[in-house]
Amino acid sequence: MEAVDYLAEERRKAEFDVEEMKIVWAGSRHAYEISDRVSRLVASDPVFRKDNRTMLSRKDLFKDTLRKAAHAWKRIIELRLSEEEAKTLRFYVDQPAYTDLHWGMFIPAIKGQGTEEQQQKWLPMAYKMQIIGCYAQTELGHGSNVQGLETTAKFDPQTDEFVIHSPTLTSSKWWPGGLGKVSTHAVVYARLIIDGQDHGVHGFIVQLRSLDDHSPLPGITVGDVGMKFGSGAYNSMDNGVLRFDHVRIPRNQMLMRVSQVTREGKYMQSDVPRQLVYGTMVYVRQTIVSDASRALSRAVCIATRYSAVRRQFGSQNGGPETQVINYKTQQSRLFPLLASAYAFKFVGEWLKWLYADVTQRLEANDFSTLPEAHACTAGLKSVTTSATADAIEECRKLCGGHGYLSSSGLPELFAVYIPACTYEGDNIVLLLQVARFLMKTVSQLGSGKNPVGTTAYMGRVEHLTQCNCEVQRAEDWLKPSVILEAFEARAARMSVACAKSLSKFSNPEEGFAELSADLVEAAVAHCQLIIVSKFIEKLQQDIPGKGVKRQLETLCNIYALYLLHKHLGDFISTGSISPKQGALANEQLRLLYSQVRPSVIALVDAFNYTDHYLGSILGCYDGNVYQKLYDEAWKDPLNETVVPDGYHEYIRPILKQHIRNARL
Ligand SMILES: CCCCCCCCCCCCCCCCC/C=C/C(=O)SCCNC(=O)CCNC(=O)[C@H](O)C(C)(C)COP(=O)(O)OP(=O)(O)OC[C@H]1O[C@@H](n2cnc3c(N)ncnc32)[C@H](O)[C@@H]1OP(=O)(O)O
Ligand SMILES: Cc1cc2nc3c(=O)[nH]c(=O)nc-3n(C[C@H](O)[C@H](O)[C@H](O)COP(=O)(O)OP(=O)(O)OC[C@H]3O[C@@H](n4cnc5c(N)ncnc54)[C@H](O)[C@@H]3O)c2cc1C
Repeated sequence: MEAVDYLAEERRKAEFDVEEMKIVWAGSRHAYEISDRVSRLVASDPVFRKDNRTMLSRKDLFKDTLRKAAHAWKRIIELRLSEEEAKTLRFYVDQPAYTDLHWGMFIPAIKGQGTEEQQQKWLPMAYKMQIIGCYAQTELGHGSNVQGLETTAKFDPQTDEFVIHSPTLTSSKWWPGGLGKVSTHAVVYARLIIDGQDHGVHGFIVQLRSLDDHSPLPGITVGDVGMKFGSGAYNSMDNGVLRFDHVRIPRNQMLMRVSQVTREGKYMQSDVPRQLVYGTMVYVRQTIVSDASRALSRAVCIATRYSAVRRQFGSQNGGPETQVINYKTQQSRLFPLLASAYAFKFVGEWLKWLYADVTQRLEANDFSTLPEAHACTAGLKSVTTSATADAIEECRKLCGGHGYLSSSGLPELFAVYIPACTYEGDNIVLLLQVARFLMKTVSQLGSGKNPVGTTAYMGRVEHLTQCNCEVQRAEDWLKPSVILEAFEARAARMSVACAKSLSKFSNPEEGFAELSADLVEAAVAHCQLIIVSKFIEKLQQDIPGKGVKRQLETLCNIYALYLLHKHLGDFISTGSISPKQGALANEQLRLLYSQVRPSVIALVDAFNYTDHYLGSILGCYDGNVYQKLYDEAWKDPLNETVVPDGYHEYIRPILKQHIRNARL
């Protein structure tokens, strides 16, 4: 059999309706149709070509990005694309650009923190891209600690203006995407100072560059922070540095939904909580969870297809060797990642719902669910991005030597993805926020205030800290109620143990710092419980299509039992399960790998990714890996000449010297 036939053969083995699974993956038939149409549109447009991206110099890459962003905008207008279609187009163009920050942070910041009047003034210009904005919060000296930002905004009552200033080197804005070379405006986070009194960090709309010739306005020093990790990758983005030298802006450019400064210089706070100043980050963290499932599914699609094509060892009587996907070690590394991609997809959908719900409530001045929305977005952003970054690297290793080639698509995917563990909040810092939320929840148990939402299980803490797992045989681990209880018991016991340890400290903040490593683990356990429970909830829905629900049940079980196996120490040390039950879970996991094996190629086909989007020879749909790798090698600039440039200067003299020495 030729390499090109391997995947066709695999596709014949699928035990479910792939077309129906594509709809489940996309979220709805409508979303599927948009995704399918827009992905083809992008793939067939030569401007969106990206196969040469890692070879471009920084300047050429940046210009290519500007060209793509301008072309994308032109197509959005020409084709009158809806917001959903435009976002899908951005996703398939697959090149980070200043537009991400304009649409993804600048506009949401004005929508979330601006008054009606401010929104009416700024949003129409921003929607038409007559101005381009970024989100300038982080500074050279402070990122995680937002309250530690140093940029100042002093109110000048004489002129009714704020004076924006960078008082120190460390107060230079540093990192904002789109700032370096493109943005005309920014939402700048600065300390509000009125009459010498510091009112903390607030957002201000500041114009940075002239709308006529793009030069920086007086008092503004702005540029790019320089090359980042990897070739291609996030270097398409102009992450910037910015300093202010007493730049004046009108008073009405402070975002005033949360608090206001009057003409007389009086500081006033609305009823809305001050944490709404952080609202844009909550919004973006939510989108990052869905992005994790995209990046992960892309890496998994590449590694799965290649693992079915690649053969090593095991030839019998001159027959074909074994497909590496049939090695149990390959399966135990790869199939949990496939299951995780589906798990992150569904928890991302749920988080989108949660975010829409909290937004609606906020509009009606109901702030009750904000702490949970913050904890869920922070925690799930952290857990899904960390897992995805690790998984992309694992997929590279699953592809052996060829995974290290740029043409596998995996090195660039890794390089572009890993900052997600840092931006929008360092993952550990965010897990500590979840831990604070959990400790607060535990401390309120018994006060008559029942925990709700994702912490509702804490309401059964007495049962969960005492219950015994009922598993006696491996197949008992297939019961959703058994899985859920084990995850709830682990999470509840870890949180309660932390709370008990914390209570021994006279100074709670000192205790929190001392126990922070344990607290992070408790937060991870809580977030993993959310992901598992949302997968189980998804399966309670009516899911049409032959065999579709069954495959998803298998994936859900794989995801849960893989986590259980990986964190066996937590489950056993908390007494949530016994060592014997842990061994039975592993036995069941092995059976599940065999069960899903015939369908794995179809399960990655269900992502419906074009070869253009995958950007990987190893992951191409037809599986013609070897011919394509061979052809691609010859396209490398090094192969433009047979004898390399530099031969006469640097190789020949060494060879000659060798010959001379040999003669001596
Ligand atoms: C061509 C067309 C294209 C069209 C389409 C294009 C679409 C594109 C979409 C793309 C999407 C975007 C791409 C994303 C690219 C990424 C770019 C990256 C951007 C950034 O990184 S921006 C900077 C992010 N920075 C951070 O995340 C900083 C992290 N730090 C913090 O968040 C906080 O400082 C903190 C939470 C760690 C601590 O804050 P603080 O000290 O003030 O808080 P306390 O610990 O004291 O807590 C006080 C109470 O406040 C609560 N809290 C904290 N944060 C929040 C929050 N966000 N919401 C609600 N509540 C919050 C705490 O829980 C405390 O509560 P308590 O009850 O008092 O305990
Ligand atoms: C590619 C990229 C794009 C970005 N885009 C933007 C943007 O558009 N706009 C913007 O404003 N910012 C942006 N940022 C900045 C980003 O949000 C910050 O880098 C991020 O929030 C982390 O903050 P930091 O760099 O200060 O890390 P630090 O907080 O300095 O982290 C360093 C280490 O200290 C640890 N640490 C810090 N605090 C604690 C603590 N309390 N307890 C325990 N450990 C701790 C962290 O876990 C980490 O290991 C971007 C960053 C990157 C990499």
